[in-house]
Formats: sequence, structure tokens, C-alpha cells
Amino acid sequence: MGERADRLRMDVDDIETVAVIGSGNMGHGITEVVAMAGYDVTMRDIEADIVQDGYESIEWSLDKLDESDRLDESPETILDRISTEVDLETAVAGADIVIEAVPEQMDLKKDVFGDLDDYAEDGAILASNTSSLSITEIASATDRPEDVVGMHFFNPPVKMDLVEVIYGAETDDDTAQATYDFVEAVDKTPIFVRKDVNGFVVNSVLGPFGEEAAWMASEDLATIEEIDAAMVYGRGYPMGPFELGDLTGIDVGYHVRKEAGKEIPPLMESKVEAEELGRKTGEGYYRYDDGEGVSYEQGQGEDVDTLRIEARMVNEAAKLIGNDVATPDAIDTGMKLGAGFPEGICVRGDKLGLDTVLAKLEDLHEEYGAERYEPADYLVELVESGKTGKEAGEGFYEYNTGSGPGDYNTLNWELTDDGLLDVELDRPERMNALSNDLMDAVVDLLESIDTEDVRAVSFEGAGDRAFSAGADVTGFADIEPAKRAEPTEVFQVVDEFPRPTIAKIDGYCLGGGFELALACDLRVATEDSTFGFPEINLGLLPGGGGTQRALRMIGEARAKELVFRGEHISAERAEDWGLINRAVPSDEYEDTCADFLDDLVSGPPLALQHAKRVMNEGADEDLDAGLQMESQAFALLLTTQDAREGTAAFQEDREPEFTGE
Ligand SMILES: C/C=C/C(=O)SCCNC(=O)CCNC(=O)[C@H](O)C(C)(C)COP(=O)(O)OP(=O)(O)OC[C@H]1O[C@@H](n2cnc3c(N)ncnc32)[C@H](O)[C@@H]1OP(=O)(O)O
Repeated sequence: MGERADRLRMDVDDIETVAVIGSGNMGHGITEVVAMAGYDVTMRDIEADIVQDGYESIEWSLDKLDESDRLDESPETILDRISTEVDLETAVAGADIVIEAVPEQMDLKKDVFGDLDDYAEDGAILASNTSSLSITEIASATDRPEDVVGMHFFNPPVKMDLVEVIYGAETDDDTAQATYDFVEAVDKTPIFVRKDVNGFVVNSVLGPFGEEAAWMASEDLATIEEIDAAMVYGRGYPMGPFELGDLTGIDVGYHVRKEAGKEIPPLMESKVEAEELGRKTGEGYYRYDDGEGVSYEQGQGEDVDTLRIEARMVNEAAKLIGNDVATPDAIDTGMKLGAGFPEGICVRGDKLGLDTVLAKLEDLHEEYGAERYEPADYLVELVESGKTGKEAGEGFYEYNTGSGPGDYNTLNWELTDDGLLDVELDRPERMNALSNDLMDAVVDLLESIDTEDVRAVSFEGAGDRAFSAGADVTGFADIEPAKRAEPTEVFQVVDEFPRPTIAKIDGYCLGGGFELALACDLRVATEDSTFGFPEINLGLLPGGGGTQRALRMIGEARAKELVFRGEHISAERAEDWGLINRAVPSDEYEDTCADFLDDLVSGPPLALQHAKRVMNEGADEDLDAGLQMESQAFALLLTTQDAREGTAAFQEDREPEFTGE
């Protein structure tokens, strides 16, 4: 066990050895994640056969990851870190953190925690992977509730990025912080749930998604298919509420609501009574065994009152924030990573207008008198103080009001002292797909930043899988064709930005993502990156300049091959065809990018600006016109201080210092 001078100063660096209790779906998934991150881990279950099944599932999963090149090490190396055990005392001996993942029954969990209290090392973190039970009550089975914390992985842990870190009533801050840091150390994204509320964050907000939909269908306000179609095609959710209910099991949500003493929508009640519980029983809201299964279509449900469902989710978020359970950022991260929402619910609330959301809830409350529509105090407070959302400049978040770039939900940026504007597309859970929000953020950043402070711009994608996998296809249903008939602003703004731009590409660079990279001046990629215009497979064409920029760059035959066939090409081929400047091995990538950027940042700003302009504009002109533009720019640059400095430095055999004057 790691040395700990003072157990209250628990730190992630103290954690070396992990025990996972339970080898079912969650238990073996968590074991795999922890071992992949380099920790020694013991997985324990009550019988040798059961724990062996879990181990074999890990072997299978690691092989699959290996086949698709998703492992940094061999499956054997990772498996070597995993041992299996049946005896609980042996399993937890020496473990710095114990993660319990036994079935969701309070009595069973309390038994396990009672035993952990006896056997686990003094000061070890005792974490429960419960998705719905009270951490405070689980902790009450021990004499050390300050060491007990919730650590809710989502299913399947290997694929899902989110982990909720939940405080019980007595959880020590150091325990919670070390757990949070440990989640990051195993390459997952943690969010704090600072109070032990029913449903934690994700299930609290997600609750009304299925429930309000069921109330609406119970009252014949719309059909199941209409509501699902409206939420998916109209509002961009990855699944309809009924489709999701059938997948997770209608009884699951039903029991959670029953235990919380909530009123149950009649449709949900009748499905549970008839034991039509979803996919697992062959019938739920849809019929699977004897029917066509999920059967909604685009265009259905255009009149469905989707605000009713979204207003209730926004209200849940407001309750969590007002009660200091979670921040808007944590909630939004949770909903995107844990529930696949196209954007955070707080961002969505701000866009809908919190006054609109409040008015909807008040109308419903007046009509039905039901507690579920009662507006959260915090929501009322925001609206009364004029913080009604994005349009007002502040809601759950503060927005940029035009006095310079601000913080963005889907994009991170930093301007270094030497003038590098470092931009990160930040939607790793969606392969950094370009949502309207993200494209607006890029435009806002480039248009509001003071160009004088910038010497070069670099774009990269967050996470380790993609630069960007294209425009966000889930938002296509919202686009009005008439509005899309003009070139998309973001590609123009990047193309015309008066400083050199570079795309740093590590992973998928597809569709609109590829077009963003092509709108940059230069492109450096890892050899493992993949490029392509898959739009044709969606019945579309590259709509962000791809047909035109690729054509001019690589000629008709190759551009048409890319666009017509929609196939992915390797970085090697992209380099060979002249689509990118360099394809380099991963271990040379950062250095190569740094070399490019050093040259751009220390180069003469005015000369770079004019070189970029005449090359961009000249590409569309005949040679004479292009040469004319070039000569004019050359003459103009001769009058600059930078040109004098450059020539003087050459003669004096020193490095020039360009100032842009
Ligand atoms: C004007 C411009 C037009 C366009 O750009 S149209 C879009 C063109 N792009 C595409 O068609 C690419 C779509 N994406 C893919 O084909 C695949 O992804 C990849 C090959 C890039 C990776 O495949 P895999 O490794 O199996 O990952 P995964 O489970 O498909 O993706 C992880 C999550 O990312 C979401 N996602 C990926 N690309 C997009 C996208 N373009 N728009 C919206 N979401 C996207 C997925 O759905 C999924 O999400 P979940 O985990 O919730 O299932």
C-alpha cells in the first residue's frame, strides 16, 4: 500500500492497488478500465466460476479493442495486472481503493461495506458503484463513513466516459477529491455530485425525459411514435423517450419513481402491470417479438409540445444547482457523456430562454396542480433577476456580450504570451462533431479576438480519437434548407483570418471536420489519422467548401474520388495527394507541430498576412492578376519596419525580431 503520512490527506498519488468487488457487467468493466490505466487490480466475486466469467469477458473486450487499435499496450500486459479472487479479505488486503459493484440491493451493499470495514486497510477509499442507492445509507454500515464515496460508472464502463463522484452525508472532502482525481487517472471524466440526492445528477435530469413523455401519451396529447420522432428528429436526442424506456426496462424507472413516492403516468403503470417491460420481455412501448419494433419516422410529431419535456429537465437542473448539488458545467458534462444529449441541458435551457421555460412550468402547474411542474426556486430567481438565458447575456451561464471572446461550452481557447491562439474543439464524446454551437463559438472567437495580439492560430480536437468527425448529423433535422443555401460562415472566417492557421490532426478528420482543416493554411497529422468526405453516404455532399477546396488543391480526379466514393483515406495518402503538409509518427507529432508553430509565431506578421491573402485570392485569379497582387503586396512590405529588421538581421547574422510594424 502507498505511504500515507496523514490519512485525511488522501491523494491520488497514494493509490497504487485497487480492488473491485463484483465481476458482473459493471465489475469486470471497471476492472478492465482500471487495469488499462496501469493499476494493479484484484477482481473479486463470490464463486470462482463467476469471477472467471468476468475475467474472460475482459479478455474478449481487450482483444476487440486491440483489433481496432485502441490499446496502447498488448492485451497480455494489461491482463497481467489483473488477479482474481473469491475471498473478500484477501481481495481487499493492501488495496488503496475498493470499488464495490455488486447487485443494486441495499441489504447486500450494506453487508459488503460492513465486511469492507473489517478487512480494508485503514484510510482506504471505499467506493460504491451504485447507480441509485443512497451513499449515506451504504456508509452507515461502516465505522468510517468519511472514507465512503459514490463512484458511479456508466454502462459499459469501457465505452462510457462519465463517472459521477457522489458525496454521502459524511464523505470527507479529501476522499471525494482523491476519488475524482483517480477517475481522471483512469482516463474517464468525473463530475462531482455534492449531495446524496436520489438519482444523482444524470438520472435526476433524465427522469422527466421518459416520465413527461409518458404523461403526454397517457393523455393522448400525442402518440408514442410522434413523441419519439419529435425528440429525435426535432430536438436532436440520440433516442426517443419511449425507445429509451424499452431499452433500459420500463420497470426500472417505474420502481425508482415508486420508491421516491412519485405519481406514475397511467401508461407506464399499465405497461408494468401487463409485464410489458420493454425489449427484454419482447414488448414494451413498442412490440419487438410480434411487431416491427421501434417504428417512428422523420416528419412525425411536428406539433408535439417538446418544450413540456425539456422544461421539466431544465427545472431538475435548476433544482440541482440551487441546492448546491452540482454546477451547470457538471450537469452539462453529465448529460452529454452519461446520456448522449446533443448539448448540455443548462445550455439548452439558456437557449430556449429561462423565462419561456418558467412560463411553461407555471402554465402546467396551474393546469394540473401537480408537484412535478412546480418551478425550482433557483429558476424563478434567475428569471426575476433578468438572467433569462443566452439572449439576455446570462442565464445558467454568462455569455459573451461583444467585448472580446468569452468562455464557450464546446470550445476551449488560450492565447499565449507569444501570440499563439490555441483552439480546442471540445466535444470528444461526439468525436468533436461540429454542432452549430461549436461553429458559432469558432466564429465568435475569431471575430472578437484582437488580431493584433495573435501571431498564429492552431486548431485541434479534444480527446484522442478525432480532430472532428464532421458536421453534427444529429442537428441536420433542424436546418432550414433556405438558410443553408449560403456558404457556412465558419469555414470562410477561418479561411480569411488574417493570421496563419494550422490544423493539428490526430485521429478522424472527416466531412465538415476535414473541411475545417482544409480551410486552415497548413495541416500536420499523425500517421494514424484518417481523412475523408463520407457525406455522399448520407445522401449529401461536402457542404463546407470540400468540393471546391479539395478540387483546387489536388485536382479533379482525386477530389472526385474522395467526394464520390465517400471512402476514408490514410494520412500517408493524404500527404501523398497534397491534402496535408506532414504525416508523422505519433511520437514526432507534437514536436513537428511545435516546429511549424514556432516559425509562424516568430515570423513577420505583416508579410505572413499579405502572403496568405495574395495566395488565397490569387488561387482564384489568372496568373497575371495573381502576379499583380503579389507585386503590390511586395512593394507595400518594402516600406515596413519588419522588412528593415529582416534585412538588417540577415546582414548582422542574427535572428530577426519582427514586431508587425
Ligand atoms: C457540411 C458537412 C457535412 C458533414 O460533415 S456530414 C457528417 C460527415 N461525417 C460522418 O458521416 C462521420 C460520422 N461518424 C462515423 O462514421 C464514426 O463515428 C467514426 C468512423 C468517425 C468513428 O466510429 P466509432 O469508432 O465506431 O465511434 P462511434 O461510436 O461511431 O462515435 C462515437 C460517438 O460520436 C458520435 N458521432 C460520431 N460522428 C458524429 C457526427 N458527425 N455527428 C454526430 N455525432 C457523431 C457517434 O454517434 C457516437 O455517439 P454515441 O456514443 O452517443 O453513440
